[in-house]
Amino acid sequence: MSVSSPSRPATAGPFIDFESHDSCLEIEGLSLAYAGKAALSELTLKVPRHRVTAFIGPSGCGKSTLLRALNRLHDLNEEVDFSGRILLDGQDIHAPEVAVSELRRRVGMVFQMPNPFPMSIYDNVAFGLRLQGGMRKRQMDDIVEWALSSAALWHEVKDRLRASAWSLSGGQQQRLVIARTLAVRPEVLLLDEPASALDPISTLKIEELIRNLKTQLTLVLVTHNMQQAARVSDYTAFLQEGELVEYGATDTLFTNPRLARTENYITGRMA
Ligand SMILES: Nc1ncnc2c1ncn2[C@@H]1O[C@H](COP(=O)(O)OP(=O)(O)OP(=O)(O)O)[C@@H](O)[C@H]1O
Repeated sequence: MSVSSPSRPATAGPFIDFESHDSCLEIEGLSLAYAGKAALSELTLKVPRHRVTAFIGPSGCGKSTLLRALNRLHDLNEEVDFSGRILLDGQDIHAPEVAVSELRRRVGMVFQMPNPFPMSIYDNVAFGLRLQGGMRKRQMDDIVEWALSSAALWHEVKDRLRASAWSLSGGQQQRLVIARTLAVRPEVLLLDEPASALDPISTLKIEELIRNLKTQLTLVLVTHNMQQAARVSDYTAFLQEGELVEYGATDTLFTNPRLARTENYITGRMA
């Protein structure tokens, strides 16, 4: 396949046929700048429900900035200016009636470094439930078991729920953080390089978990690892210098990209 193939257009819009898809998140004309320096430019894309969507692209292209925007993590940064809209189930996440705490319950986020709280395994998972209040011990026990099972960790920890979360391995800690996020029943799970600090076996467990979780919720994954994007995602968005270059079904984007820029990136011709 030639990079300079004349059949490739120079630019493209976002390109999934959504008629057959129900979208969970809609990003419309999103631009974002840090202290006047553009990080995202006029991004428009829809994130399909109950699918895994990966954001890929070179370092600094804006993947994490975009992910953080989806649960308003930029709110407290006074240097951030943005325009455009992000809709969750059709509602603007910046609308005055939207409480940030409720948005972050509905849109959970897991970061690169596992960050369990300095408390027991059980208490980590129960943390958000206790904040919500009004739950009986028995019901909480059931949800903790369900969340740990959903995160593929229950069988490894069921006999030591009172042990410190920090006694777990890095991979187990990351699955615990996912369980903690799942316990409050989010609709969307944002994952920012969730396996990049883990060993290969733990990485495979996280990838299997991601694939399994899409029956329960919508997942958005930022990854530097293109093989990982190809293994776990249904759709892939390729970003470059804050722009959405190409977006489509993962199989197609990796085997038959529409644009030479995408092909250069996925074939390693451009770092
Ligand atoms: N808090 C911040 N303040 C100022 N500039 C920032 C901030 N966070 C990110 N940037 C800048 O915004 C641009 C996009 O960064 P971002 O972290 O979103 O990219 P990325 O694609 O996730 O990169 P990487 O793959 O290296 O994590 C970069 O130029 C970065 O330096």
